[in-house]
Amino acid sequence: MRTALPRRPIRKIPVGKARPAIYYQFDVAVELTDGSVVMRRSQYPQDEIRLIQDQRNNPFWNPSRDDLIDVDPNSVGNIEKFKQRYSGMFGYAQDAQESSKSSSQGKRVKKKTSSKFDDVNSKDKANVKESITKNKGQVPSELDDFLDFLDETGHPNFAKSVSIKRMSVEEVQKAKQAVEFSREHLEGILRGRFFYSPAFDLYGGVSGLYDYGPPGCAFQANVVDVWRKHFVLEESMLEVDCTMLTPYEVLKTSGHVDKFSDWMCRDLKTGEIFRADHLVEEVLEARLKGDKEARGINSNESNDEETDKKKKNRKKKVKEIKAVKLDDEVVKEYETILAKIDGYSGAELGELMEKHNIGNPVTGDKLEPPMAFNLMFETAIGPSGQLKGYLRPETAQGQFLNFNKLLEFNNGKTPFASASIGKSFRNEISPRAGLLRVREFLMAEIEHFVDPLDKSHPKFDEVKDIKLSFLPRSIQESGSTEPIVETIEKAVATKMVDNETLGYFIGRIYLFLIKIGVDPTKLRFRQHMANEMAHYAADCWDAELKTSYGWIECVGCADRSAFDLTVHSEKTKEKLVVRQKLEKPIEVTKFEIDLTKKLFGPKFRKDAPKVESFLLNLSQDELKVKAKELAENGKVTFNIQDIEGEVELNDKFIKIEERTRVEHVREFVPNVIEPSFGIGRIIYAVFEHSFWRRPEDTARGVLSFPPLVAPTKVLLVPLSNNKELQPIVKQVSDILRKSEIPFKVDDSGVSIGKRYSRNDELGTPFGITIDFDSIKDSSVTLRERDSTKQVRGSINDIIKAIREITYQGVSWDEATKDLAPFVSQDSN
Ligand SMILES: Nc1ncnc2c1ncn2[C@@H]1O[C@H](COP(=O)(O)OP(=O)(O)OP(=O)(O)O)[C@@H](O)[C@H]1O
Repeated sequence: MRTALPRRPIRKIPVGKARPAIYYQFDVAVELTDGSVVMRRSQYPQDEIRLIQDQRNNPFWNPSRDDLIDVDPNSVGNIEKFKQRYSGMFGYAQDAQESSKSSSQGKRVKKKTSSKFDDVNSKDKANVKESITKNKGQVPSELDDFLDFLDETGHPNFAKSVSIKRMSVEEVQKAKQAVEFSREHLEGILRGRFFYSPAFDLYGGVSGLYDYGPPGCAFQANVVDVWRKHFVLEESMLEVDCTMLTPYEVLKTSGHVDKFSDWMCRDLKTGEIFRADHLVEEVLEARLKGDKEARGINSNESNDEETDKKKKNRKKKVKEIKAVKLDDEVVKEYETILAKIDGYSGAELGELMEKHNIGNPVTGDKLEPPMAFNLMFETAIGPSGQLKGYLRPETAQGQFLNFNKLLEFNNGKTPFASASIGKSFRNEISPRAGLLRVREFLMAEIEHFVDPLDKSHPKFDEVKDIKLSFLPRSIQESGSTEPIVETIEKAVATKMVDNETLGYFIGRIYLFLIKIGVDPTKLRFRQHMANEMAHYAADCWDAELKTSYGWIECVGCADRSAFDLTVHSEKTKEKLVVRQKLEKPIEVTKFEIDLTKKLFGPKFRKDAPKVESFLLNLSQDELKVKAKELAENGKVTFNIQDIEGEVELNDKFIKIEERTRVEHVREFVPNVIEPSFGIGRIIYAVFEHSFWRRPEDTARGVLSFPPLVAPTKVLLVPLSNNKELQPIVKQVSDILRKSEIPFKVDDSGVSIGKRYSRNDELGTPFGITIDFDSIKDSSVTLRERDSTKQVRGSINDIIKAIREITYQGVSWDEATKDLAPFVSQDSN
């Protein structure tokens, strides 16, 4: 049998000289063919070896046993498995055929296996890997599979065992930056490990719809849990869960039926549809990139994007980047347009397309001018089909409609906030960029109801010193995207951010995002441009996260003023107001209108309620004008929607007077500050911000999720399948279960290193290794994912450390300071 130990060069020991000392360094668990495990000490850096032949099944060791005579060295199938997988590598095909022939005949394979395989096996695999990396830029996946194969079959995997070293916090930070980010690699892991996958893919899939698998679900549940604690519990918010099916009337009133649209343009020849702002953005970006190429400037694109061009082009509308130099003024103009791209109306986008000759990027044909496409999914509620409805595009409306009940629940006091977590639906024109623009997504929204005359926040001091990157409207309007770094206190004091409550929520959003793993250097707050913001909004800031797709809005934080409550109140004739008892009664002078209602019925018949409602909702300014008109002419006229012709009323029908009254109660429609979170977008950004590859093993990825949100917190790995270890596995599992720490046992039998690296890709922050010493003294080893540091301690101490780090935010160093560093085994 071949052993996998590296051959040491043969050295002649001069006569009379002592043999060199042998330094045993490693404890090795050697699993024999009958499943028993013996511990050996070795110079070889591998913590376990699985033998496929030993004295138990090898005729050379047992010449008297007839039954072993015909033992095939391939008896456990590994050589065959190897040949099937790697027959093309290292010119191995011929041997593979021969071996499969002979093994199928049940004969011992006498022929030595391929010499090329031997060559590789006898070299240090790390060198092989390194030289391939150097020469080709990337480790071919077969080689990596090959190394894994050696690992699986008990052969030492040099590359991993030799080169992965334990790191300090600083070294981890450095290592995370060392290898270029690869979106393709990350997305391969996310789909391969079933974080998420396109929905209905058996039927070819539907773009913009995704299913989350087990780790994705657990991650999302953890993010939502943190969100609830960070916002709902911290601020005593009132959570509601409202229905997703929404009647037409509600969304007509809120403005969504008329205005919730994006601009699309159609190519009449090919039938293709483009989202106008995305098209302008892509075309101008491509032209700027082409300009940089023509000027010989590195376009600052990641290598990954360069190498991934083919794949990217498939998604992008602009298939080809032409190296064409642009005039300097044109470059400036394009940059200004891009900085303002979110603020253009449909007509303006149409003008830009005309002016800059932007058409179908493939054919060059002109497109139809942009037209509004409503993003809501329409449906009919009930069998008659007469009650038109929509799937809600946001959760906010349900919260507004329950305002009176929530206010009562809060004993009539403001400020207070409601919150809601649930699915929203938008029929996006061009869903793209994975989870970033989808058609069904989880939203978490807060509606904070505040007095319009007092938008201070009692907890503002808690966030005022946080420094953030702000990209205010003025900077964008000047065509720049360079943010300013400022404390929240200063941003509010200078009125860059409209008020304290808005500033407070911006700070809380920041703290939440950092807590769940967003990289603070890839986070900025961008203010909406004037025409990007709804007409009623006082101010609006988006938390944008930088991803390989660019800066993406992940949280919107808007001051929606009193708009929503006002329009729903007007429509339903139900007051949605706060009544505040005044400490001192005040005198209020205002115009009041009196209607002689009994005259309205006979005169206006079915239109009478419409006229009455119109008159009762006149503003103070309108009443002032009409009071004057009535006093001068003895009559007034109005134009009322849906009523033909002018409505004329004399002073028998209507009285308008300015009166002064003493009021004991102040009545006001509260303003609303609304932080609105797209959970899927945030999750995807955290995936990107957490992903890195170890410099010594770039074929595998690590997802460095904060333990708090990691899908599974602990991987439990018994050193081998030996039965003696099972009771300890059960004991540790029971304690973890009782402590409500999500864990997974991996007793799959592959090497510990492989089990750990599989779980690095799932973002599992801790590993507990159970070995033969655990049987003796109930101690186990704890491994930290990023640094691969290990400590040893009693089961209870180790679990206590895990609990403290995961749920109480204690650092690794602090939580493990009383545990013994563990150095004698390699975790890989
Ligand atoms: N199609 C979508 N897919 C995933 N998340 C979305 C989508 N649309 C909106 N969101 C999320 O919901 C949050 C609040 O929605 P909002 O209406 O403010 O977005 P929006 O301004 O329409 O977004 P965009 O301009 O990117 O379409 C966004 O910050 C984002 O995180």
